[in-house]
Amino acid sequence: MFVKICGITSEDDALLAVAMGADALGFVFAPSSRQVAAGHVRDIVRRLPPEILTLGVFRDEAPQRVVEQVQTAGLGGAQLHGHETPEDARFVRARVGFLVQAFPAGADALRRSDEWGADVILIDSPTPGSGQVFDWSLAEGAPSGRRILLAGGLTPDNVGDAIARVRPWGVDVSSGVESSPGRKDPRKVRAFVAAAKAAGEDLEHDHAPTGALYDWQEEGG
Ligand SMILES: O=C(O)c1ccccc1N[C@@H]1O[C@H](COP(=O)(O)O)[C@@H](O)[C@H]1O
Repeated sequence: MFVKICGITSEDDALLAVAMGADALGFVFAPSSRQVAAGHVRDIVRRLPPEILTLGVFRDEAPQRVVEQVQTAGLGGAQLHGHETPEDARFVRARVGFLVQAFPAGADALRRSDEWGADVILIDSPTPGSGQVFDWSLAEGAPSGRRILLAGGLTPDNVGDAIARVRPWGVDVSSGVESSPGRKDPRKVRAFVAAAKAAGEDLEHDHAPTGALYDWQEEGG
């Protein structure tokens, strides 16, 4: 189970999340209480192991500006979290090398998400970064055979149920592992990563493969 910890604002929190087993870190460039500047992110990213995927999170930003910010910060890719068109997404993907495209759960566009050409499809609540949980049955609209990242109000207490229900490729969290906006709580980060990884192992031992995770694995992902 791939685990992304989002809304990182400090080197301490970045290193903490990595030490706890996170696979990816997100840095929010969109207006937010967690917003960070490219220069600050660059200083953090330099200290991280190269295998950690680092993503800049944007919302309705001009595609060329997304590319500039990702490159300035030395990030591994972009996460687009607004109303980007497939053309915007493909422009960014071609220039930054890795793209996560977010869709609100239940949105019609989710069924057409292949058009955005993203490496990973993120399913989130309609208000990103709010800690709001959505009805997980709405995630069923996602295309099969794709890497699905699930977000939206996940916490150490509910991430296991969410994984069992949605069967995603990975999970993404911000609010649910914070002590205050923009500050991570070490105990929550540890508990979240452990619960997500344990639930992922349970999925692997489950002999009734039906979800997107299994579709992707069967295709050799
Ligand atoms: O975290 C933010 O402030 C944010 C702002 C704008 C776009 C996306 C943002 N975060 C993304 O929201 C989800 C998780 O939210 P939460 O766990 O419910 O707080 C995740 O995809 C973040 O990358």
